[in-house]
Amino acid sequence: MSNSSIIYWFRNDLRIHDNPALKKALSKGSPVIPVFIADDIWFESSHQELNFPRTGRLRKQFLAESLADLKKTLDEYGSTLYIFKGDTAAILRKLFRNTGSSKIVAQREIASEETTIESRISQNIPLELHWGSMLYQPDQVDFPVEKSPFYYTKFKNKVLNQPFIPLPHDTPEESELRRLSKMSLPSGLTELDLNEWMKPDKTGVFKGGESSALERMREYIKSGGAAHYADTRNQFEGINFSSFLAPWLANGALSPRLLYEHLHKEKEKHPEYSESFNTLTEQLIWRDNFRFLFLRYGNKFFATNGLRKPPHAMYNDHEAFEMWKTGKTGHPIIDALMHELTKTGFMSNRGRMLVSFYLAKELKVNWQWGAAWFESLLIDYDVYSNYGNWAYQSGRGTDSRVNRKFNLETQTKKFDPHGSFIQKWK
Ligand SMILES: Cc1cc2nc3c(=O)[nH]c(=O)nc-3n(C[C@H](O)[C@H](O)[C@H](O)COP(=O)(O)OP(=O)(O)OC[C@H]3O[C@@H](n4cnc5c(N)ncnc54)[C@H](O)[C@@H]3O)c2cc1C
Repeated sequence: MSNSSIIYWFRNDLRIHDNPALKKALSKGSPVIPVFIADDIWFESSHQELNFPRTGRLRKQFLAESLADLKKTLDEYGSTLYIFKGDTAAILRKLFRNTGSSKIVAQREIASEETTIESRISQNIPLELHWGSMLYQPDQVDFPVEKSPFYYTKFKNKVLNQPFIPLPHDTPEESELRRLSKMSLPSGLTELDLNEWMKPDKTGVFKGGESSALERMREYIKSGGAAHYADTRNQFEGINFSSFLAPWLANGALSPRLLYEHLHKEKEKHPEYSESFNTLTEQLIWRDNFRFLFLRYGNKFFATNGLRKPPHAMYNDHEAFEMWKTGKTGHPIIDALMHELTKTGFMSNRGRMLVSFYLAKELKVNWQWGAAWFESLLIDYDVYSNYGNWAYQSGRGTDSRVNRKFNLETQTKKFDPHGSFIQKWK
């Protein structure tokens, strides 16, 4: 046991429950100082040619709520959450020196921006990283990442055949949480005031934070929503047609393994609804699938051609992009969906499939611009799921039918038969 402290760097793991990296940090017997840093790059302009920020207002607010909730929990344990904005590596270096800490511990990430920051830190500071955002972690499965299947169905079959069930087992004990501690702020560093990001005129429907995540998960299962998921998941409207848990899963306020455990238990109680519980679990496997694909293909997900030879050319057509972005295409369903996104920071999965298909395959506009707009607005923005799905829908990812198309009229009749969704968001 050492007396020097450890810095715990919260990233997309804004929770206490089932948090493998936090559990490891706390198990070492040292005082642990919890820190979060909103990196400057998150607030840059999205793309050289696009004039909107990478992190839009609703995303900022959801993040602020998530951090406020975590801070409240940590305060209850006699500690707090130190929240900064700036250059992550530089801030962590300064904190490390000032606190005389022995190491920094954090959750491992995969995309290049995140791993570049990790490399900068680890150049001169011991940085210990642990997997924590997936159901099936790369160090647990019995196949190497480079052999991870390209197509989803093969990946799903492979992970479902693993000789373990991905249950949560990394929640820190009460006594361990008492090791969370405080520090005196070094000069030259200013904490971020979360109130700056909290807007009273919020139109988004979700509140960030672990407490709301757990509440929503229990409520969704209790109300029978999860039991009927297979029948309702393609709808556009309502509060229980899908779980709406993505925003909390994305910033780690909810562990996918905890959700899995709850669904698993419910399935044992109600085997008659197995299809729904299995289908919902499979969505979490999609989520893992994109993370494994990022491990295998890395920056190809950010390249113009994505992972494969593209089915057709695309254009940097500002006018068409603006029409799509602002919901002025003249297609009622596309326009309604885009208005919903701007107002709430959320859109159903079916909706996302339609608008991404329309931008990339009908308007033939640069799919990366669409992904950038989603990045700015979606409160559940997750680099792996966003770029993975955009590549898929634009025929540049892992869809086996790269020329797949949707008929917007048929889709509207099927999923908005009474036109109520279009009416609501027109
Ligand atoms: C173009 C496009 C962009 C997308 N961008 C994102 C994104 O940035 N962040 C994000 O979390 N999801 C993204 N998705 C996936 C999906 O649309 C959302 O996860 C889902 O709509 C969120 O609603 P829910 O929580 O009710 O999902 P549910 O249907 O209840 O599913 C449960 C969970 O499974 C995961 N999931 C579901 N579908 C997918 C999928 N296709 N890919 C990966 N994970 C999935 C999510 O974590 C979700 O919360 C995108 C889909 C498309 C087509």
